[in-house]
Amino acid sequence: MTDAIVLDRVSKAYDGQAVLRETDLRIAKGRFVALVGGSGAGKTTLLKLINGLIAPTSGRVLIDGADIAGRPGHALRRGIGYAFQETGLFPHMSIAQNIGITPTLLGWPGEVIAARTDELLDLVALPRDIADRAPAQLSGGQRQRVGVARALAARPSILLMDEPFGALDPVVRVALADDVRRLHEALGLTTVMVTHDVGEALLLADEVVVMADGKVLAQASPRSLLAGHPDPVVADLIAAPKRQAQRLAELARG
Ligand SMILES: Nc1ncnc2c1ncn2[C@@H]1O[C@H](COP(=O)(O)OP(=O)(O)OP(=O)(O)O)[C@@H](O)[C@H]1O
Repeated sequence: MTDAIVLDRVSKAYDGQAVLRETDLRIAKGRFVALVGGSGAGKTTLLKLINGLIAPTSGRVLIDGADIAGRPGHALRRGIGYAFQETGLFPHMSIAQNIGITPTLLGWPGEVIAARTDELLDLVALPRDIADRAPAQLSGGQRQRVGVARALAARPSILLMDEPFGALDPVVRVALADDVRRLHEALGLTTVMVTHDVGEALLLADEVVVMADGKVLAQASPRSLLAGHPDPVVADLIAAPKRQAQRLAELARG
């Protein structure tokens, strides 16, 4: 089967400064992939290369087997939803307008957009009556749900999420993470999620991609990463949540 996303020796430099170095990555259709790594590792850059917001300095990005170079950005992004860090909701637009922004740009009729907005609010477990509110009138967790609804509005097959649960309290965070995983299954998505929380990545994803200094150091299942990894940076990253899980298990046993 064709991979949903392929990076073929992709490099990216800003002003001659390398941010991604000859990166290879393959993500199979239907996978839920978590992307982890320290600050500045190149995670957000990698997401933006996948949906064509930025172009590689060298190398190729393939979506469903086709090189995206030269493809119009808006056509590409129709099939790739993107939920931003800090949600990126427009503060002066209502929740409904925020969710309907891509369908509006695509020229969908008003009544179709309204029906889709209701459907999306149901999907992300938000009450329909918040549609007329402004983003500032919602809680942080609700705003993140709106960000996910907006990313899914035009029925993409790929969902990219950049720290979608950042700055949320742990209870809200776990509930939202579970809902996103459920949506991933129900909609048959290929999902790539950037997170700083390695424990969350291990619990949620089918595969974890570990990045450092513009390189992919590891791409493996949570189980195999927990069993150990030869790269010391990867092993260190996994060690902390693993130790915490062991302590919690000991505590629970009493
Ligand atoms: N538009 C830009 N111009 C110049 N440098 C940039 C630009 N965007 C990103 N960078 C640099 O590229 C490097 C990687 O940034 P990127 O945002 O991809 O990292 P990240 O892994 O997502 O980090 P974080 O976890 O802090 O969000 C950083 O050193 C950053 O300063």
